[in-house]
This record gives sequence, structure tokens and C-alpha cells, in this order.
Amino acid sequence: MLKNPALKTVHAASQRYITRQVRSYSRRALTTLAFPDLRLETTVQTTTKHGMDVIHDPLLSKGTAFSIAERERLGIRGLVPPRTQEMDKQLQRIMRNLRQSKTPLEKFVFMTALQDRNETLYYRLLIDNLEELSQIIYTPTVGEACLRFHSIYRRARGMYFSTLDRGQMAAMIHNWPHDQVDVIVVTDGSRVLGLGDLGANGMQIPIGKLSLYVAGGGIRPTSILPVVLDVGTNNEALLNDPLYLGMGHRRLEGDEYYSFVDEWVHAIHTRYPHALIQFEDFKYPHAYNLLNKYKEKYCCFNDDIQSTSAVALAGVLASLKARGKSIDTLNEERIICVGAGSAGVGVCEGIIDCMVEQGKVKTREEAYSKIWMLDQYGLLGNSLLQDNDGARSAPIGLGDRSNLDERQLSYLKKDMKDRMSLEEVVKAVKPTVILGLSGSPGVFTEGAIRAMAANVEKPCIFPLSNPTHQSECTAEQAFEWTDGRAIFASGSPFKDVEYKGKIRKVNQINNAMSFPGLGLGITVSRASRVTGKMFLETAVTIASMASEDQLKQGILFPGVGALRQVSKEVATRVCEIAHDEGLARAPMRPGTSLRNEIEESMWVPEYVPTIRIDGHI
Ligand SMILES: NC(=O)C1=CN([C@@H]2O[C@H](COP(=O)(O)OP(=O)(O)OC[C@H]3O[C@@H](n4cnc5c(N)ncnc54)[C@H](OP(=O)(O)O)[C@@H]3O)[C@@H](O)[C@H]2O)C=CC1
Ligand SMILES: CC(=O)C(=O)O
Ligand SMILES: [Mg+2]
Repeated sequence: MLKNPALKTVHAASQRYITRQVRSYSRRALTTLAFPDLRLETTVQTTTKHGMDVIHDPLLSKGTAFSIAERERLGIRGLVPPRTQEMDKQLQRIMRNLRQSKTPLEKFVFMTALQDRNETLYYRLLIDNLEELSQIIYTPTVGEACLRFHSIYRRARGMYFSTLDRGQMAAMIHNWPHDQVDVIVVTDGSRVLGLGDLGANGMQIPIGKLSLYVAGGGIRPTSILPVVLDVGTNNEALLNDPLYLGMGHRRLEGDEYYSFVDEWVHAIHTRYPHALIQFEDFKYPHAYNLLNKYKEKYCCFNDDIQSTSAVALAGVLASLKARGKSIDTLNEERIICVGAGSAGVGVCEGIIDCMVEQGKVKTREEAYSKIWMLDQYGLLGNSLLQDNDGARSAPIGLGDRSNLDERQLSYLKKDMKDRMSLEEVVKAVKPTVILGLSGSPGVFTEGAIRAMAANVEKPCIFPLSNPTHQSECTAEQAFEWTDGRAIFASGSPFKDVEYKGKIRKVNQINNAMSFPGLGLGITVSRASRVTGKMFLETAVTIASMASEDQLKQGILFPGVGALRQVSKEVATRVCEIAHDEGLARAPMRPGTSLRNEIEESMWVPEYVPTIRIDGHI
């Protein structure tokens, strides 16, 4: 029996809390407590765990930072070194050790180990050094980590649903230890960055993306779920590698594939009906087919198609301002897109939507006429004109345009020869913007970029493929070939370039700038769907974030280092749209602005007092 009334209150609150959060073991509860190390009305985290189990739980662990009182009540006195060290000292030690790692991959392994030990510290470190460390846990290093996943694998994280699990998924999903999941990133590993089919090795991508959701979008680390759908792989090297961790058969295709994904989507929806599902790195056309199948039914989107389109559109709109033009003159642009896959088509659809929305084109067809698209064979043009070009054309049969689908055919230029090279198209079109979404390094040739620079004062050169070594050209090349006049943005980070004694600014256009804010807005509003308007307005919001001075220097919007600030703005706008479109399922909090609500809901990694509930009290 508890005699102390204060403890009784805590106990009752804890029991109510536990009842609400069945199986949750590390939630924070706002309650008034009477423990000596706790302030009144402080946020605490509760656990039923004890001793080593607390120390080894990355969501609970504070390493050396447990207070004496916590050590006492959690049964860890003597299990950690005696001196209690605050987080700032831990960060110093971690940063010093991290900097001793020689290669980016070593740093990746180091960061993963930290995440597996102490998530609070991991996210604090990440937020404080977002620009530097996003290059480790995200592109470019995450690409290398995916290639070597089966070699560097240490500890489980996320969930795998494989062909062994058909018929079991609705039960399996209950193995995940958290009752509240807000954001799920799922891949089938079929097109990982520009690295091709990496099968189950693709797991690092959902893990990395979700780290950015937490660090950049303030989503709680307990509310994220990384998933791989292991439907096999067609990557021969992995199939033949005895250390490969995924299913050792070729990919499911056709109906088998779609019914596998369907079972998973339904299983997720059964347990987590409010969760946002982000489809990631699915190959074309699966990416589009799944999006079209589920977007009206569930709260989901495809990152490569839609959030890439938001951030690329933001880049183009901001570049208009940087060129002294108004953003509603998008229809005056001439845009070449190299790459006709998920990202290329997705980005161009976003641009078309924006042109139509701005009302300066009479028809959607007119908007399509402003964009020239190339695939691996060259321009999507008129194959009937092909015969006139004896010199360069691909062998008959190669690149047969009957393979193009309706989405791609919309860009086909009937008055231009099929499969023209990039340089030929540039000379014919005189583009203002060139986008690279081909996953093919070096396809922005010197000839093409010099030809572009000969016709426009500030050529916008955006090689957006990832990771860095898949980029269509480097930043140095872009500035050299344009005599320093380029407005440059790449998918993976490049350093600013010194050209002719002046620093030329480099931008990063990566969907990482858009999805954390989008996910935060969806989570706070509990929107039931993700809509086209949300992406369009995400673009406009991001495009409005650079100052006049930054635009003059060629900076299009803040970099990854300012991701939390960008996410706040994006999330606020997304929330407004969710309410306007009648999709929000969470009511607006009375007496506070949406922006405040967003800000207050963003998780901040800090140590809060841990109390043990259950038999201990
Ligand atoms: N910066 C960012 O935020 C993002 C960047 N990306 C990057 O975009 C790239 C493509 O992704 P995604 O669209 O999903 O991939 P897909 O495989 O769906 O599409 C790739 C496209 O590029 C074309 N292509 C391949 N080689 C060449 C070449 N030499 N010249 C011209 N076109 C070529 C392919 O042509 P064909 O159809 O003939 O094979 C295909 O149309 C990846 O590198 C990815 O990392 C993706 C999402 C976000
Ligand atoms: C950034 C990203 O999503 C990609 O390259 O696929
Ligand atoms: Mg992707």
C-alpha cells in the first residue's frame, strides 16, 4: 500500500498512462511528481525496466548522464562510471571520437552504433551538426552503407517483410514494440539512389530518411518505422554473396508483387490507421502504380516522385527570383530534364502543375511544350523523323518508343527528331534550366553546358542524381563551363567553388528539404490524405525562404543546416491546407496559432528524468 499521497498520485497517473499505452515502455508523461530530482510539472519518461535493461535501451539510455537519484531508483548504481556527466560533455567526447574516424563509412558505422546505444544523444549530435552529419547518415555516405549493408550489419533496426511472410503480415506488424507510429518509410530496394537494385540492403535508406524526420522534422523517435519489403533482388552480385541478408531469389513481378505490397499496406493500416506511409526508392513504373493505387485511399506519398518535385520546383522558382524575375513567370522557362523515370517525370509534373496553377498557360499541353525530356537514348522525340538522322541514331529497335507510357508520352516532341543527344537538344532549345535525374554520372557534357551558357546569362544547372558520384556533372565543371555564371544545385552536397578568385555558391536540391516538414504537418493535423496542393505549397514556401542578399549570391534556399526552420514553415502550410481541404482529423488547439502548435509539437532531444513505474513505487 502506498502511504505518501504524492506517490499515490504518480502511481495512479502511471497506471492510467500504462492502460492507455498498452505495451509502451518508454513514453513521456506530463505529471506532477514528488521525486527529489524532479521539478514540479516536469516532463518525465517512465519505464518498467530495471538495471542493465535501462542502460541498454537506446530510447531510455543516458549513458553517463543518469543522475544519482535515477541510478538509485532504476537499479543502475555502480553499473556506470561514478561521475554524472551532462550531455554537453558527452557531445564533446563523441565528436572527438567521431572526428578520429578516417573514412565516411567508418563515421557511418560510428553514428549507427551511437544510435543503437543512446538515441537522445544521437539526435542531439545530429541536430547540432546537421550539415556535416547529414552527409554521413544520408547522401552520399548512406549510398555506400547500402552497398555494404550485409558486411557492416550489427544490430536490428526496422522491420523486414519478406516473401516468407506472405499471409502473416497482419500478425507480424504487432511485433513492432510501439503503439503509436506516425511515419513509415518503406522501400523494396529496387532503385536505391542512383545505385540500382540493392534488395534488402536498401534498409539504410528508410533508416536515414527517418533520422531526418526526427532531427529535421521533430517527429518522435518512438513514432517512426523503417521498413523493407523483401520481394527478392535481381542483383546478381548480392544473390551470389553468402553474406547477403535478404531473400536469395529474383524479384516478384506482376500480380504476385502487387498483392504482396497490398497485404503489407493493409496490415499497416490495421494497426496504424493514422500513420503516414512514404514510398521510397521503388523502381519505375512500380513507384507510380503503387502511388496511384493507394494515394486516394490512404495517407501516403512517393518521396522520389512528389517531394522531389516540391523541392526541385522550389529551386526553379527561387532561381527566377535570383535572375531578377517574378516567380509567376515560370511559363517563360525552357526546361530540359535528363531522366524520364520516377523522379524526372515527377519533378516535371510538379512544374507543369505550377504553370497551370499560375494561369499563364492556356492548356496543360502548352505547359508540356516548355519541357524537353531525355531518357538513356536521348530526346523523347518523333521516331518518324529518325531516318533523316543517319549519323547518330541508335540501332533500330533500341529505345523503341512504344515502351513509353502515357506519362512520358506527354513530353514527346513531335517536331523534333527522336533520340537527339543532350548537346543537340540544348542547341535547338536554348534552355534556361537543365535538370539531371538520370542516375548517370557525367551526362551533362562540357559541350552541352557550354552551349547552354552561350545563350543565357545565368544558366540553371541542377544535376540532382545521388549519391555524389552519380551526379550528372560536378560543381567545378558547371562553374568552369559557364565562366562562373551558373546557378548550381545538386542532389548530393558539393562544396562551394572558388572560380576566378570568387566563391561560387552551391545549393543542394534534395527531397530531404521537403519531406520532414511535410510529415510534421501531416502528423500534427492528422491529415487523412497527402494532396497535390500540399506539395505545390511546400515548393512555394521553400522558394520564399532565401533573403534578397542570398539570392544575389546564387543561394536558392537555406541548406540542410536550417532544416528544422524550413520544416516548421512547411509543416505550418501543410497543416493549413489539411484544414482547408477538410482532411485534418485533429482539431486546431484553441488559443494558439498553428505555427506555435507546430513548434511545440517538435520533439527536442534532451534528457528528462526517468522514473520506474510498476512494482517499484
Ligand atoms: N535530388 C533528389 O532529391 C532526388 C534525386 N533522385 C535521383 O534521380 C535519379 C533517378 O531516379 P529515378 O527517376 O527514380 O530512377 P529511374 O530508374 O526511374 O529513372 C532513371 C531515368 O534516367 C534515364 N537515364 C539513364 N541513363 C541515362 C543517360 N545516360 N542519359 C539520359 N537519361 C538516362 C533512364 O532512361 P531509360 O528509361 O531509358 O532507362 C530513366 O528514364 C537517381 O540517381 C536518384 O538518386 C531521385 C529522387 C530524389
Ligand atoms: C534523395 C532520394 O530520395 C534519392 O536519391 O532517391
Ligand atoms: Mg529516394
